[in-house]
Amino acid sequence: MTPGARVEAAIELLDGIVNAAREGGAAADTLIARYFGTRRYAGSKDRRAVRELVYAAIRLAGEPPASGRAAMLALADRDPAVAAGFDGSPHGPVPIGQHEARAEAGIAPAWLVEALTASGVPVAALPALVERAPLDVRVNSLKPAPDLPEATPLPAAPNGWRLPSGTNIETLPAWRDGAIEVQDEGSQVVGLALPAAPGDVIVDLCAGAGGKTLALAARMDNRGTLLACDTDRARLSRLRPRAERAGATIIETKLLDPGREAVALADWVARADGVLVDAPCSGTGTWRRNPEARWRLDPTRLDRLVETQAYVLALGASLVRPGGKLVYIVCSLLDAEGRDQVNRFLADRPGWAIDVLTLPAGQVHGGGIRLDPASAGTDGFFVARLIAPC
Ligand SMILES: C[S@@+](CC[C@H](N)C(=O)[O-])C[C@H]1O[C@@H](n2cnc3c(N)ncnc32)[C@H](O)[C@@H]1O
Repeated sequence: MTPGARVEAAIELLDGIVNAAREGGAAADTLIARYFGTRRYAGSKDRRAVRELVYAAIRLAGEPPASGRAAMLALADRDPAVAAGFDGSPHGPVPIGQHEARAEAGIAPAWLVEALTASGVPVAALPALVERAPLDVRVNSLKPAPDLPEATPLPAAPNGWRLPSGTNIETLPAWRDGAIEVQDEGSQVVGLALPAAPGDVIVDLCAGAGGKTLALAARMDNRGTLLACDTDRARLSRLRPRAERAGATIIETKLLDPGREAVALADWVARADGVLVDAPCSGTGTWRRNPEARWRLDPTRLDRLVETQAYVLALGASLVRPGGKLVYIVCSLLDAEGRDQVNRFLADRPGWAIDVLTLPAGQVHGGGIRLDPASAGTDGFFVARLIAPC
């Protein structure tokens, strides 16, 4: 592909990504994969170059841009090589007009920047929210120690390593053998908030594809009971092959029917030593990986998420045995989803208390700990541990 054709491809992709963000369509990564699935003429270098352009333009625009072209023009203003791609060639975009509108550079939509700063995120810490994330892995202690000559140890995660960015992880023997799992350092650290020892009964209520479930199985040394639940069939179904690869044998999965979760979990009430509620959230802490997610959120959607979080937290609490632990995690820095959610839970439930946490990264925030990309160098998280009345 010529430089112009790459820029044109990025513009087309960005148009699709902006629309998908507006209409609740697929994620940017999915749209990029689909786009190249039907364009076999694009080689791997072209794909990588177009992808880089798309993500650079997404990271740059805080508000959803009016069009893909407006987003790329904003990038062209900062990068002469991109500007040169507007060359009017047969497959390239038409040359830049004199007064064409550009997307505005920024961190996030104004209402979100306001909500983040109101949640105590310093303005100087905001740019780190949309920087590129590193490639972190967790070494799986259920497998023999892998050979990772190019990796460096992560400061805060005991089994965590950082691989050179651009590593094609799926080609590594260590990945194929299940000796490593991709997991952000912050995700590894917040997972440690839930005590998990061999023989325990643990429920991972919002397990998704099992990132934290697999870490729990390893800490339990494959001994005890580990129930992984989710309402999303597709996500939960990805856990089984991952568990097989990782040699995690104690995981039982349960697909929940939204609104009827308590029926499926009736046998588990007040049984668990520990329950993990890694709740669905706005993902403001993971914009490094999904920067277009900040274009998808609006105050109504955030309110709905806050309601769902209160619901799953209550559901999780019902499963904890007397004196057991409930860990609440969100990959968000917004207090509505983190600190305030936990405060509301405690206000409504006399007898429950904060179980003070110490973790290898993060800062005390309300009754929990918050990790933010600027100071922890991880994805952003809020985590709190609660203890059930005896
Ligand atoms: C933050 S993700 C979980 C990520 C996962 N724990 C990991 O470490 O990879 C939140 C999950 O909550 C699930 N969820 C949403 N509503 C739920 C509910 N009512 N009960 C259980 N899970 C729910 C979503 O489908 C999603 O997979």
